[in-house]
Amino acid sequence: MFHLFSHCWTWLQAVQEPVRKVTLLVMGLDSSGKSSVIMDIMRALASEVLPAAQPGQTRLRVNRFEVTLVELPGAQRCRSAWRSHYSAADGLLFVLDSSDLARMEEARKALSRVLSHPDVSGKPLLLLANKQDVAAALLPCELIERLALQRLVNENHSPCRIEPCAAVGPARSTLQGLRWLLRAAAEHSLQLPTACSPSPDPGPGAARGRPHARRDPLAQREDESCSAEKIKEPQPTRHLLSPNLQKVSTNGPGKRKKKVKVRKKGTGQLSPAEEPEGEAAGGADGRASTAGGLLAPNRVRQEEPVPVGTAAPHSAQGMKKKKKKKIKNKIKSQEPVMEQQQEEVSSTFDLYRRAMLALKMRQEQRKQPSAIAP
Ligand SMILES: Nc1nc2c(ncn2[C@@H]2O[C@H](COP(=O)(O)OP(=O)(O)OP(=O)(O)O)[C@@H](O)[C@H]2O)c(=O)[nH]1
Ligand SMILES: [Mg+2]
Repeated sequence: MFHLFSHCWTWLQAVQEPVRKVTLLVMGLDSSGKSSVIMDIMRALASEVLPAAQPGQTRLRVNRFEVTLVELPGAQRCRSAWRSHYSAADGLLFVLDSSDLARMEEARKALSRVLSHPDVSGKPLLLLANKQDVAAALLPCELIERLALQRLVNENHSPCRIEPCAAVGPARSTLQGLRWLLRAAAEHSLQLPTACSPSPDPGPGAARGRPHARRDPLAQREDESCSAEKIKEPQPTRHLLSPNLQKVSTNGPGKRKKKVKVRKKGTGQLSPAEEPEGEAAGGADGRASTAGGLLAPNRVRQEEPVPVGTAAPHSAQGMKKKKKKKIKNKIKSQEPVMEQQQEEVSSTFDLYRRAMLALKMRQEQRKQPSAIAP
């Protein structure tokens, strides 16, 4: 019943949420499959395709997002023009030809240049490991190593997810990645203009890239269903490799353990007392189910605020006092039991004593008449 209500509530929130405009750049080396990936998405979401505003752009409705995909030409001579699009972008979709081993280094350099640009820093990146249908294609875990992706995203603080796909096949994993990218973009910039209000006044504290104050209910719902595992180092055996989710997601209702920091006595250093629990990974088809992944930039660890006017709960003195109190309570609670037991014992003895006395008196009474009688 509770679940039903909570689902209804989430659904209501999602319905009331305004449509958000999101601009995603589709980039990658030439012939990596950018146009093919876009075509694949359009095929899968045929009913959601909107009339394009400009040539080279694709507009779609995906859940509560109005998405504009901007394909940037991948040829070497065109790449310098990419940077003029960065500031308008909410997220990046980098298409990689996973089967083209000869150009892997070129792809790494291109990606590195993109991520190190200040206008890109912190914006989410979906890396589509395309052409997985080709036998020689590298798996995402291999690509992470080849592209030194963990280091790249950590240096540039960009939440990153790698999704294996084949633009010639079903678009399931591509769409899954796209939905993640939209959620991440919404989280990164909660002041995305809505479809109804093209130029809203951001107001104080609403600048792009600021920490997010509100949670997209849609994102929360999807986080609960399709979940992401949070680990720090890439572990190829796991489906999801390492999301940043300090930024991208917030705690689900009672699902994730809170990270608790303990101040080491004397040193003033913080040490994690409890790591957040990993979540099950969302599956994808074919190779995707074994290899898709998320990468995280450095997490910003925050100390749990101690409420003003309350004593520190972890202090040693506090613990001792608590222990003492507990023992006292224990003793207190045992006393009446003891008394009761003693009372029971003494009453039993009393009865026994009385019975003995009665017996004695009877014996004496019997003796007396015999003594009187001759
Ligand atoms: N086998 C296979 N071929 C693919 C896949 N995706 C794209 N291709 C092929 O790769 C070639 C290039 O694809 P495009 O989509 O034109 O590549 P692009 O990245 O848009 O290239 P530019 O626009 O020139 O930068 C085409 O021949 C596609 O058919 C895939 O998943 N598997
Ligand atoms: Mg193209």
